[in-house]
This record gives sequence, C-alpha cells and structure tokens, in this order.
Amino acid sequence: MLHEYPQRRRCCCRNSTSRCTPPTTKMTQSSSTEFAKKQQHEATTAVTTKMPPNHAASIDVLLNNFQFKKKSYRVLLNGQHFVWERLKQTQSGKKQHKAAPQEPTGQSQSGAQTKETESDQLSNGSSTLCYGPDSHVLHLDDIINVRKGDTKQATLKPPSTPMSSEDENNELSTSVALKPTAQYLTINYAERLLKSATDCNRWQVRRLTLYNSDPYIVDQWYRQLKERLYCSAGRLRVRRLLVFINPYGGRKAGLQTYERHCKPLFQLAGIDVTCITTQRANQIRDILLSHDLSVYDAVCCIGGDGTVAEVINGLIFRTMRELGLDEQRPAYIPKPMMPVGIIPAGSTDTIAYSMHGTADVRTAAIHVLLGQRRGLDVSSVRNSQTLLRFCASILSYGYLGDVAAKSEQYRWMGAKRYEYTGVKAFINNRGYEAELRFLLDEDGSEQQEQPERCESPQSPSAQSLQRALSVCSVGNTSVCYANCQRCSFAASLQDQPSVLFGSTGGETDDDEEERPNLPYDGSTEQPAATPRLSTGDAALLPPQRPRTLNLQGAQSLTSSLNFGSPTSTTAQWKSIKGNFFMICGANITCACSRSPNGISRYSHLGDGYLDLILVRKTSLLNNVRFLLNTAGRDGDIRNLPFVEVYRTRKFNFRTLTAAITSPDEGFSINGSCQPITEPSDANSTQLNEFSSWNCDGEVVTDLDITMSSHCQLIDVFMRGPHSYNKPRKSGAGPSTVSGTATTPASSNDNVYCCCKD
Ligand SMILES: Nc1ncnc2c1ncn2[C@@H]1O[C@H](COP(=O)(O)OP(=O)(O)OP(=O)(O)O)[C@@H](O)[C@H]1O
Repeated sequence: MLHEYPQRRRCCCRNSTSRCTPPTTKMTQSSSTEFAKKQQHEATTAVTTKMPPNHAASIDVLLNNFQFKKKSYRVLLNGQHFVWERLKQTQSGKKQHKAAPQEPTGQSQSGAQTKETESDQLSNGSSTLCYGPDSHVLHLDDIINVRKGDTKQATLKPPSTPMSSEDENNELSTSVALKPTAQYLTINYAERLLKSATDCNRWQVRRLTLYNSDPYIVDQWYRQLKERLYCSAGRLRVRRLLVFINPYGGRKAGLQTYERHCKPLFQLAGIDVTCITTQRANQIRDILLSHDLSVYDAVCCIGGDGTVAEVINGLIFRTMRELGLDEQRPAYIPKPMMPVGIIPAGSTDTIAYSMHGTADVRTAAIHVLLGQRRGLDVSSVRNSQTLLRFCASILSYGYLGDVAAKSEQYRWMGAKRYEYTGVKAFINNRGYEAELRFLLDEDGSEQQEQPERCESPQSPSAQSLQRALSVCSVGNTSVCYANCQRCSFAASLQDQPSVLFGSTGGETDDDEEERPNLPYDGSTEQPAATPRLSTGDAALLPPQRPRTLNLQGAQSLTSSLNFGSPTSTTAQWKSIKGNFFMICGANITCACSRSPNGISRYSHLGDGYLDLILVRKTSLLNNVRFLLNTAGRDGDIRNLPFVEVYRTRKFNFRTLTAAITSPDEGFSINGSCQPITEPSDANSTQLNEFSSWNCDGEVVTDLDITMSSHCQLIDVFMRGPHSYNKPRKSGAGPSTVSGTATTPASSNDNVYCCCKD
C-alpha cells in the first residue's frame, strides 16, 4: 500500500537539517490518525498497490508486509526511517500490527511529561511519529547496502566488481524496462552494540532478508531505498578508497587486521579498494604528495597515530602545494578536500580511540562504510623559522616527550615499551625550565578549566540555540560526544560563507611587535594581499569572517569560540614561567584503552581549540598522583593543585636557555615530517637539560615551538564517542521520531545519551 503525504518543511533530525534527504514526509496529527485507521482496516492482508515502476520516485512512504525468517512483518519506509514489526496473531485470527506511525497518545507514551513534550513539539511546528513498542527503527544512515535477488542466496553475494554510480543508475533504469523477478530484499546495516554497560561504542554489521511474493513490491522498495541511501547530505558513501596499511606499527598486525576485519566489510559495501602496504617510514606522505588522488573518494589508513599523522601531513602539504603556498611559511593553512578513515592497528591508537570511543577495528571500518564525517581539529607546529608539521593528537614536552624519544629503540617490546620507558623517564625527570605564552580570549580572559559538567541541547529549536550558546560558552568543561553542540556550532560557523574555516592565528599584531623573530604567524587566514596567488586560487581562499553574527546572543558565543579577526588588536598573551614535569598541547582527549578518559578529558574534536596542560615539577608522589589520575575513568587531573589547564588557540614554548641557542645548532629537524633522528651522543649530554617533543608519537627536537589549532581542518569518518550510560534496548519502550530521548531520528541520534557525561 502506498501513501503519499505532504512534504514536510523541517527535518525531524535532532541536530542537523542537512542530514535528512528532502523531501521527507510530514505526518500531521490528523493524517496520522487517518493513516492509523486505514491500517486498522487493511491489517489482515499484505496490501500492496502495483504502481508503474517510475512512480517510485514520488513516493514518500512505503508500507508492506514481508516475510522474515518465515514470520510476517509489517515494514514501513518513512522518510529516513526504516521500521519493521512482527505481526501478531490475535484470537480472532487477524494479524495486528503497530509498525505504522500512529498518533502519539498517552497509551504509547506514558506520563504527563510525555504529553507536555508532544504539545511543545506541536506548538513548535514539529511533528511526532510514534511506533509501536516492538518496532525496530533503523535510520537510513545506518544502512550499508541493499540488495535484491530471486533467491535469498543471490542477495547475500557481494557484487563481483564494485558498482560505480553509473552502473547503479543503469541497473535501476534496466529494472524499469524489464519485468522484475526478485522476491528477496536484503538490507545490511550497522548497529551499535548495546550489551555492554562499559563499552557502548562498538558497532556491528547485521542483516535483514525480507521476502515478498510480489516482485514489483520488492523492486519498489529496492529502488526507494537505493535512492534515499545515496542522496543523504552530510554523508559520503565511499566507492573508491585508497588504503594505506602500516605493517610495522603496533603488533605488526596491520595486514592481518585488514584481511580479517576490514576487507570483508569493504567488500560488503561494494567499495573499490586500492591497498598500499608501506615499505618504510614517511612513504605514505610521499605518495600523498606526489600521486594523482582524483580517482579516490577518500583515504584510509590502518596503523597507529604515527600513520595517521603521515596521512594528515601528506594531505595538508599536498593541498598547500596545489595552491602554490610556501610549505615552510604558508600564508594560511588550507583544508584538504579528501576525507580520511582511521582504522587502529598501532600501539596506543589514541586518535582512533578519541574519535570512536573504542579501538575496535570493525567499528572504525564501519564508520568508513557509513560515510558520516566530522571535522577534526589539527594543529600546526612550527619553530621560529618554519612550519614543521601538523599534529592531530598531542604535542608533549617533558615526561611524554622523553617517553617518545626513548621508546623507539624498544619497539620490539610492542606496547609494553611505553611502560618500560615510561618508568625510566618518570624516575629521571628532574623538571624542565620553560616559558609558555598562550593566547587569551579576545576579551583578555583566560579559560582555565574547572571540572564541571554540562548537557547539550537535543533539538535545533530556538530554545536549543539558546542552550547551545550557553553550552559553548561553558564548553571548556563539557565533554565532546556524538552530536557535540560545541563542535557543531564551530562547524556551522565554518559553513557560513563569510566565516573563516580555520581558527585564527589571532596574535598577529601584538605578537609581531613583541616577538620580531616570528616571521610566520601560523594563521589559517589569508592575509589582506597575497600577490603570489592567481585569481583562480584566490577563489579557494577562506572567506573573510564577519564582524558580527546575525544570531541572538551570538556575540558572546563568538567571543567564547574566539573566531577572532586576524587584525584584532585585542588578542592578548599570558606568560607563565616555571619548572615543569610535563607540558602538553592536546588537540583531542588522547584517550586510549589504558586511559579511557584521556589526558585531556574536556578537549573537543572540532571546536578549534587546544588544551594547554601544564604539570609543575613537584614531588615524586605528586607525579604518581598525576599518572594515576590520567588512568581509569574516575580521575581528573584538573583536581590536582600542581596541574593547570588552559584552553587556547595557540601557545608558544621556549626553554629558558633556548634564547641563547641558535636554531642551526642541530636541535631542529628543519622541516615537517623529516625522518626522525635521535640526537647524537656528543649532543646528548648537552641536551640532558632539555626534553624532546612528542608530536603524535614522533620526536621533534626543536626548543622554540608554537602550536596553533586549526578548526576542523580535516574531515574524518566518525560520529564521536558515546557516553557510558547504558542505552535502552530496542523494544524497551516506544520509539518516537521527534527528537526526544531514545529516538533514532538520525543515525547519529541512535546514541540515547549524546553530549552528556
Ligand atoms: N614499513 C615500514 N617500516 C618501518 N617503519 C614504518 C613502515 N611503515 C610505516 N612506518 C613508520 O612506523 C612508525 C610507527 O607507526 P605507528 O605510529 O602507526 O605505530 P605505533 O607507533 O606502534 O602506534 P602508536 O603511534 O599508536 O603508538 C610511523 O612513524 C611510520 O612512519
């Protein structure tokens, strides 16, 4: 049976109107009631209407009965939701169903609070769909692929060669001409595992094979699903993927990881994969810099943090070359167009863990298949002379720098090398004298973090916007999860044509005055005049930021997010000198299985800020307290009196003795991503008073370092981690489509717990 409803104006997705495919359906209260009545009337038969195949494109709602494992199911396709529910035999012999969306009543959603929510939604102009308590609701974003066939087996076989979009169009148009024969429809989809209370971030692939004796109905469903699957905004269904496998990282199991876990998933999704197994360090970067990538939709790496860093550095430097920018002193940092998939196969895998909330390989691969992307902040690291490299996770001096410098020679120990060298570096740490200068907010306030929690709003209404503003303003202590409002807001600022896509350098004028030896300011912004660029290139430049935002209260938010003008004279610096056990600039939480909250628990994946963590040199006991607080879920280093955490967009580091040391004396690797060289023995005694920098696990030995965060510089396949509240199981209560809790209104929302710690 086909029902057509007026097109809805607003997307039912909680946070993003761009995620749904327009047009979707609007189920008004009256139409919903009418709809439910019609379904009552026609419940006993699997009612279908044969329509000309080309009519499918105009259908908003499909509702049919299918067989699944020899049981009858009522299946509904409504907008972005695929719903199925088993038909139950009643005493009168009639089959009952609840899969059809019904008017939400007190019976289906108990309690006055629910009714209040409904009236709120109606008054807000949003519609509410309610499915029965036993309905399975699947968002189309979570569907990996759809196949049809004459037999069940035929639908399970992956295509012999991956299909291009033209092939699929041909296939669809051919099926218009030929009489359909397929009676089986198989849907492969991804689902987050709900079993574990402590690990709710793992995903698995599931399969649903439906049977209907009428091939026209199967064909119609197939076509509808295909169409809706491939035109969802904000999502890239990858067809051609370039995969780099590091066989050397972690337990040296990169190749096996790919063969065992990733390859079957890529085949299932019909992705055309080109695999390159690395032969040496920095090969990925060299390939990305020199080869034609136009045939690929995305790049994926299988390895640890060092491998991810190679990919990110390769893509950014490639983009800089393409735009004719000076790689050592670029006028701004451009955003690469190619999204990146990150599959963990290293020793710590902090980047993958921070993104997904787990280091599970299949979960990471599933996110590549599903194609949902989020922008990830990347920081540039430079010395006084030149841009050195880009950092995706953490830049760390002192304790972690020593660990990185010493652990490489113990690689044969695997991940244990970090523990071994960690203990040695811990005992030998006598503190490092340094001076830190970091950028304050434009209003001159410093954002020192206090441990507190905040909730994020759940719907994109005006109220939500207000709440979003407040979330962003206290966002320095909010935790970044899926649907993070702070990151979404940063992304929405980037979407506006007159807003910069990267965070600002912000220090320009006053910084140049104070520090004349910093010729490159590390800004992501285009200076007023860039004679080097042609008109065509200039079109690719990030646009100028507006002075004010046309949003109520946005002024305070802009100030909070600090998308400051490059010529702002209000940018201020704060300076701190001291003896430090460790100094870190953290882009992301840097969580890993040993430290599930990460060393920088409140860092956000894409807000354009980094957390500057200063750990003062105190007693050995305090150092132990610090390490204990970084491990486990309960600790928080911000509670320690000798730890200071500042949220900033940029900081500069100098050893107190570096001022008298020339950069030509061998401390600098003089350029980004150069092969890492250990300091020579002759220098090592001289260097005892210095540590090295640990940049994404690689060693950088410069002693005058500036780290600047660039907001959402690279797109990665991720949704963000989910909090560890145990999610409600499907069927435990009514599923609604209204943006309230327990609502998979979008696949992102299939989290039950977003933005809440
Ligand atoms: N075939 C290879 N032979 C030697 N080194 C390689 C090879 N391929 C990549 N590399 C280098 O290996 C280094 C370590 O890899 P990676 O960081 O991925 O693993 P890891 O250090 O074990 O994991 P993590 O960084 O998560 O702790 C990287 O710097 C990379 O450049």
